[in-house]
Amino acid sequence: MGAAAGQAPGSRSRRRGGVESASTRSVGALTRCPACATSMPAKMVDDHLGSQVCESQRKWRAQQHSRTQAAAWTALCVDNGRTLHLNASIADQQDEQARADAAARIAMGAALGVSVVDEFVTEHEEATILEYVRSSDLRESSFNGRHMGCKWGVDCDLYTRKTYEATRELPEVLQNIMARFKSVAALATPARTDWTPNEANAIWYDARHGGHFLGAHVDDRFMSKGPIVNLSLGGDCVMTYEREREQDATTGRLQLKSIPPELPAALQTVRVHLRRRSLQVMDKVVRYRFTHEIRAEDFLSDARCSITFRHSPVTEHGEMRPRGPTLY
Ligand SMILES: O=C(O)CCC(=O)C(=O)O
Ligand SMILES: [Fe+2]
Repeated sequence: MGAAAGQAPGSRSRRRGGVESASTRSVGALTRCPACATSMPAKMVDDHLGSQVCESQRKWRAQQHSRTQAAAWTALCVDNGRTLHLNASIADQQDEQARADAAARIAMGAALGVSVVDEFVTEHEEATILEYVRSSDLRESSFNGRHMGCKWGVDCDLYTRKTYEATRELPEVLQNIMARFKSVAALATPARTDWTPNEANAIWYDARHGGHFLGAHVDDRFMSKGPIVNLSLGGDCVMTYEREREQDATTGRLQLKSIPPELPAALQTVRVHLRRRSLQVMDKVVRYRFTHEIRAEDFLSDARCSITFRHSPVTEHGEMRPRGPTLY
């Protein structure tokens, strides 16, 4: 017979008619296994740790946790769990319920790898960077959409798959901002200690009159390591993430790329409001399983400028970065 609903496999009820049995009372102090959290007499823990029972209990609890989390996060989405809107900052919310909702969205964003820090730069810094970009050699670009652009730092050649030392150093005005990145929680995790941005590109969108936009794309998974960081200046917009599809190895059918089990399985679209002066970190699931784009109708002002920071290790002599998708 299987375990009762909500009861871990292999666990037996220790209660008979609501009264603790004599055998339970005599086994000594109970403790929780540090690996699987099952309650047991302290003297049994050493034998139990690492056993198959411990392993299956741990898996079972992780599965239960993922299911509960996915259900809670599905409730935050619209369109039957397919679309998530991320834009709420906790401080803006009027009541307790709205604050709890905003906190849950931020937690879901973090699990997806999206986090946004509003007012990351001051109005004065925004004006200084905009002035610097305006006076730089902005050129028309049709790479990933239609807009104007320029770049600094190491030189990634996406065609030869090589990254060369910088010929045009990152300007001081951007280095001052980069010095503050370690204050951002998503960039200060142990997994990110070796993330050191050495490349930045500016994109200038003349959205209303120039018909500019950012086409759906994924930043190269081999040329740049770890997160992609975007600073928004001069105007607000909404960025759209769309889950990528891949061919199933056996059926040949196109299916949604896998995402961790605690995220809603149906999730396809994530829309993120990027306010001017905010800093967005794009990492983990959205970085490797979703494309990102800014549709022409999603610019909320005439113009917007973004600065995107990446860490792109310089390739050794003769080395080439591979092409194609990779796992994270
Ligand atoms: O404009 C933005 O915020 C994003 C730019 C971007 O995705 C890129 O440069 O790869
Ligand atoms: Fe990008």
